[in-house]
Amino acid sequence: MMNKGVDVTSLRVVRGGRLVLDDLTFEVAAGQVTGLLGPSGCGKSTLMRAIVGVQRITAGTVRVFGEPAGSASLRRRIGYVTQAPSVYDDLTVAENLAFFARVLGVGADRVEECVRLVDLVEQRSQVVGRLSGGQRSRVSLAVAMLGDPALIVLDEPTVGLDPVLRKDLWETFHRLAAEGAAVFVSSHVMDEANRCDRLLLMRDGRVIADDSPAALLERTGAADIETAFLDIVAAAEVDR
Ligand SMILES: Nc1ncnc2c1ncn2[C@@H]1O[C@H](COP(=O)(O)OP(=O)(O)OP(=O)(O)O)[C@@H](O)[C@H]1O
Repeated sequence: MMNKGVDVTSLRVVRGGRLVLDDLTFEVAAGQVTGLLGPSGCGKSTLMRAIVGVQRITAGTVRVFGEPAGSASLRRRIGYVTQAPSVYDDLTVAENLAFFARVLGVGADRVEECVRLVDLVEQRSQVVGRLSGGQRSRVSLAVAMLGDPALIVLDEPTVGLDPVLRKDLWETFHRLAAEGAAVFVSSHVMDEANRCDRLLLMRDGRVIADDSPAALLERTGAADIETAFLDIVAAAEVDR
């Protein structure tokens, strides 16, 4: 049986009077990297907010490891990285991590582990404000990893990164999944789809496909995920 990390049933979210998530039902498994792909504005960030428990939901349920999303008991078990870097520019890499480690009540040894995890050992004493965009993103990722989370939610973590760094980060996500974490990553870059074990394709607040990349390609007969996505969108329009 699939080991469930996240279980979403009939989720609807209205923001500013507009239906942003429309009747979503899916699961995110532990031990896998699940990609959330879809065009800008389709509702990816809103869905991630609902999973980490910071989004008011209109209807349906979101459970994480069997608990309602947002439960206090889940706080330490979830690592969430938003699109905006949430670290202090005037502190060094190590000082940032030490600060958040104190907030979480985790030890100094974990700080060093997380610095190594995101490959910032050489930069550990540099002020974050003087790092590159990609290095700064990795500091946020390291902060999210401090509590050794069982669910890692990453909102477009590879935006603005060069191809080498992107590859490194995806390898990190797979290493974390291999250690048992449920890794949920959003992207609007379709060529990142092949790096996921499973894909949720979203459009206009709906999940239009939920499958492995290989199964999606086989089902549509498309040569790449972008074409498969367009085929699925076209088929959904015909069904309407
Ligand atoms: N605070 C808000 N009030 C009202 N509508 C909002 C609010 N925040 C987002 N929306 C709307 O909800 C929809 C989904 O936004 P969301 O940020 O979830 O999309 P996204 O897929 O993450 O986009 P992107 O890839 O550009 O980050 C958009 O149409 C957006 O305009």
